[in-house]
Amino acid sequence: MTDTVAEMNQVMADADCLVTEQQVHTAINTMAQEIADRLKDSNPLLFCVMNGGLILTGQLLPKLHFPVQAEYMHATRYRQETTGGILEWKLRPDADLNDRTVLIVDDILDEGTTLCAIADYCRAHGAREVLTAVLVDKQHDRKARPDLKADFTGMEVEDRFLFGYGMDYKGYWRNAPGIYAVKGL
Ligand SMILES: O=P(O)(O)OC[C@H]1O[C@H](OP(=O)(O)OP(=O)(O)O)[C@H](O)[C@@H]1O
Ligand code: HPA
Repeated sequence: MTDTVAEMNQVMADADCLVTEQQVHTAINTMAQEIADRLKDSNPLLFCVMNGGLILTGQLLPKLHFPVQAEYMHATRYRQETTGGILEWKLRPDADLNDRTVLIVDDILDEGTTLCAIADYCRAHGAREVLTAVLVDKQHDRKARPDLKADFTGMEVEDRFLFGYGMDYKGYWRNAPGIYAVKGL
């Protein structure tokens, strides 16, 4: 356990800070305004995608000054790895999606496999409209679908393995107050 703490402290010490906390706050404020402009009269059903979506959702929700029904779901495919595998549903949406406007909130659009699967699931279960919001869109050409974009994106970030603001490295540092890239990855 002590070894793990030492390793994780070293990961942070060696990491590159790509986006500061202040820059993240600015991006979240902009996202909140864009979401409000689009959804304020839509009675949206918002889903936090656990675990990574936790911080963005927590910071976004109080900035949405209109009625929002908030729920969560959990789908995962990276586990403790830095490359994605098969998507596993840990908790499917519980709420009735029929004829609803759904907003999916997650930390990162990387290859997009996770968001595509969740959006497809919501549509298949009757959602009228499915929108997506991510703090980070990682820039590379490995997207699950060509030109895949979220409806609301906080920022575009280079193709490194990231942690902070919900994103984890081996389960750690979701709490890092900024967006960091692991040394060498
Ligand atoms: O665009 P993709 O390549 O599909 O990757 C993005 C997904 O990967 C991460 O989740 P992860 O599988 O690590 O689960 P977790 O949030 O529970 O750690 C992240 O929170 C996104 O949900
Ligand atoms: O770069 C990443 N960091 C953390 N979690 C992730 N899930 C997909 N890509 C990433």
